[in-house]
Amino acid sequence: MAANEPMCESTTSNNSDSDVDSESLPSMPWFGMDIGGTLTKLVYFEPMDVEGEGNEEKETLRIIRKYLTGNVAYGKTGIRDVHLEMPDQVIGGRQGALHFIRFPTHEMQAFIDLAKVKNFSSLASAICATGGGAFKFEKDFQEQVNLQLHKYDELDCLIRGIHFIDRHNHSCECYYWARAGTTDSHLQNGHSASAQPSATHSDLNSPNHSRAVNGEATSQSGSSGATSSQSESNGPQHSQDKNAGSDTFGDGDWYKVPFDFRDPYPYLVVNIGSGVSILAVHSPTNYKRVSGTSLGGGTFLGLCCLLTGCQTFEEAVELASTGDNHKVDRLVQDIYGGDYGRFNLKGDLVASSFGHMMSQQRREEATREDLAKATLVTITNNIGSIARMCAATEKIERVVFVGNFLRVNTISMKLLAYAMDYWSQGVLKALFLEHEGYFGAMGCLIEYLKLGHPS
Ligand SMILES: Nc1ncnc2c1ncn2[C@@H]1O[C@H](COP(=O)(O)OP(=O)(O)OP(=O)(O)O)[C@@H](O)[C@H]1O
Ligand SMILES: CC(C)(CO)[C@@H](O)C(=O)NCCC(=O)O
Repeated sequence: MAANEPMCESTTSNNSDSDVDSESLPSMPWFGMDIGGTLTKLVYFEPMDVEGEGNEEKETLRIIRKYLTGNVAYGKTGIRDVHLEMPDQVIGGRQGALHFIRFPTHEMQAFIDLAKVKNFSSLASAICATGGGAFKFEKDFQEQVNLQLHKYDELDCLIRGIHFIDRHNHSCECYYWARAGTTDSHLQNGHSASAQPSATHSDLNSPNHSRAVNGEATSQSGSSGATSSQSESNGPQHSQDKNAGSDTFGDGDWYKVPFDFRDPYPYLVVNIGSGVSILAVHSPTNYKRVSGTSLGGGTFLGLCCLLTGCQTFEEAVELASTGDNHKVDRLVQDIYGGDYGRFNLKGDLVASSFGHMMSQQRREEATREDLAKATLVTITNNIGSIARMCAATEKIERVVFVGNFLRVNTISMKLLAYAMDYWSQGVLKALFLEHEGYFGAMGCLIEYLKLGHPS
């Protein structure tokens, strides 16, 4: 780490959470559950201070603990993201570790069956949940396992979870992507101007006109800019190794730089799940949902499955990592024969996403990889474009991208980083968080503990 880069320290002394009253805690087990449109996320607090209690730990509790922490996979589709585990936490005076688990929401019936088998309702009469599924599945939990769902708002939970995890993560939670050879790598908190991306880059669209964050410029019609590279090697091979220092994207090595998120306000959160919600956050308790789009992670996966026959998100990203979207998208130069000089639209800007696909010959030539890449670039750039407009409207410079769409998806992160920086002339800063899709579940757990004895 360079000398001028920040050390990220957890800011809560002893890593305890002051919001949680240790006098009135609900009984274990402590879960936070975010039942999203595509994925259900579970955060589980494993108590590490039960040794002293010896046999007092209930048998059922022990079984649940052993099952969750002794496995990394559950059934066919449940996964514990071991690389995200947060050890050595103190919450409400209890010492333990936070575990992060996910499974597809369409497997909810299997989860309910498991809760039945593990005799969950003998421990608690309620569990807390957020996300749309907290409402959708409420009756199923009640009727089938006699468990009441305590429901919390997904966006309240998201914000609370972001701040909790950022404060409690011993390593740095927040980071941005920088490219070698730019002055960008030393930026902190987005207050200084950053490097201009190369205007001659052949793979990343980089027209010279700008859309400054606090003042619209130009007649540009809304593209986010980057078209992405054919030569990047930033595919899903980093699934468990998101800290892998540098990989190539276009003409430079990109690497992750820690960002001090202790005083982030105001900032924008772009939560890319099945759909996308965009929030402007002014303080831990003052935020509003400023926009959203239905063209999100679910759209990428759905379209990719349709176009390539792939079966999973991982496969879709893998395909995209070796594809070339220029075989699918129509560029300005395909229409103008070069730049559209009057408005400074460079020739290698995407003029029309999927525009080549009206030609039968082009359709026959496009590979599954090209189609996956074009789908990823289309969805990512559209989200980037909407995020920039929101940032301009809200006069906000820091844009934090979260949600599981970014899982094992460094292509999109770098596209967003590039587009935010370039199109705002270095004013906007794209930030990312290690726990990507788990903030809602984390916030839900904290809300639950704050309530004391809810059941
Ligand atoms: N293993 C996976 N299976 C399915 N989708 C995945 C997977 N990993 C990443 N994704 C991506 O993450 C998206 C879901 O993200 P996330 O879990 O944040 O949202 P969600 O809570 O399910 O959706 P919403 O908030 O809109 O209800 C998917 O649409 C897909 O693009
Ligand atoms: C419906 C939610 C909030 C569920 O998380 C999310 O998928 C979303 O924000 N979708 C986009 C809806 C829209 O603003 O068009």
